[in-house]
Amino acid sequence: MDVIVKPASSLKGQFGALSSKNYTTRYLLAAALADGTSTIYYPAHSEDSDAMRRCIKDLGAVLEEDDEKIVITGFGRHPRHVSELNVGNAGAVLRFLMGIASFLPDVTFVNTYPESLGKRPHDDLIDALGQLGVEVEHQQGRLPIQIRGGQPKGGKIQVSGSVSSQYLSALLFLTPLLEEDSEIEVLNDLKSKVVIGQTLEVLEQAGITIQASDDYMSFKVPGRQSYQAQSYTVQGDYPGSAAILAAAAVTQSDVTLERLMVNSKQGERAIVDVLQMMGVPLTHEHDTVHVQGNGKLKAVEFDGDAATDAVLAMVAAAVFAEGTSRFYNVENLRYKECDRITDYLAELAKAGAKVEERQAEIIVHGRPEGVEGGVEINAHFDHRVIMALTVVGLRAKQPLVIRDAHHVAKSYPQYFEHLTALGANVEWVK
Ligand SMILES: O=C(O)C1=C[C@@H](OP(=O)(O)O)[C@@H](O)[C@H](O)C1
Ligand SMILES: C=C(OP(=O)(O)O)C(=O)O
Repeated sequence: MDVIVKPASSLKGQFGALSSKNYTTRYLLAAALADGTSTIYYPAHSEDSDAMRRCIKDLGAVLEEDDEKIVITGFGRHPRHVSELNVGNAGAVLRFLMGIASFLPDVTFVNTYPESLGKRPHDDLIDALGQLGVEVEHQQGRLPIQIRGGQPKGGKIQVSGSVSSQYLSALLFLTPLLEEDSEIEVLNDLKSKVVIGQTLEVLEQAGITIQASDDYMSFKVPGRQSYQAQSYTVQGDYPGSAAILAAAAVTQSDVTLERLMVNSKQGERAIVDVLQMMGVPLTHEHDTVHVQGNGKLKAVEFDGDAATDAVLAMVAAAVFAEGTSRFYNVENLRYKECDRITDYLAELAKAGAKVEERQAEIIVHGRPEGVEGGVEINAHFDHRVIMALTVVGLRAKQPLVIRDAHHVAKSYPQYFEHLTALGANVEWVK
């Protein structure tokens, strides 16, 4: 399905942010790894969170869900011996479950998105699992991946963090359940470091003890621990909301988003600070962000690694800023649903934006006068490209057609509905 995004004169309205994808996938997994019955209030509903629901069910968790909550009886350290798991296009779900698959004798993660997740590398996690004696067959580090686990014992593990933090998160979920204590050392750099804070927060809530160094480069994990059954409440999602806030920033607007925790551990909460640095009139109080956009923005320089999943939305806002913006330290955007530097900038340029790429940087020469639009955008299977190009379309002179925009459902199925409720003119076409 394609979407036509027409220029918007103004956006106005108020609603609650969608529920966090990253917390939902983590709470679902922590609940599945507990022996008793956990309750998760306000879980996210999206393709990625549904992928985690589906897989933990396949692995033996029992799920009961109503409008408000999901009640999960876990399988503890004894997942059912399945032969196949399908994570859809969800990178985090795949990596976290590759860790848990260490308990299974023989399971294959299938390749259902060869053009997206099928291209993403998992070598560093495969290598770390190998150190635990887990056998992994793979296609040059990519899906399909077959894991022959058994009884990994724990011990010393080294993992590179230079491509993704998800490999480390996978080990942090797995190692507390092993027979022996583990010591995890992160090699090279650790990208998306702030996300590890979310993993540790959830593990602590689940009653797991982990000793982490201040820089998150080394961890001591006692073995033989159990996940406690708990009651969890999912907070609002900053990465998805970043696109709504960027849309409000580039238009005349009066937009209020609730459920965005002021003291959240989500790095993408930096969207609020970055828009403020760009001169966008907004307030953030009592977990509510209120934007009164006037369409005027100034350029910004920002270390994008602090807010990985909001960078594309920030870049979309910078397209209309006065001056040249620079988003640096973002190389790992190349290993996402698409290459979020080369592929994303190609689509922005098509729409009329003036952008340049470096290996680890995005440079935007702002065009406060607006961009031409009037072209077809390739979504590259990437929900965040779709959301960001929509922001650009709202201030283009001619409509943008975003092909295969249904992939927005990976994280934010109601995105276009929410924008329409704010007064945007978007139309689905087959
Ligand atoms: O752990 C997680 O839930 C995620 C970690 C980040 O990935 P990287 O660590 O690969 O940057 C983020 O981009 C992704 O959307 C979700
Ligand atoms: C990159 C993302 O997710 P994942 O890595 O889990 O596929 C994302 O949500 O932007």
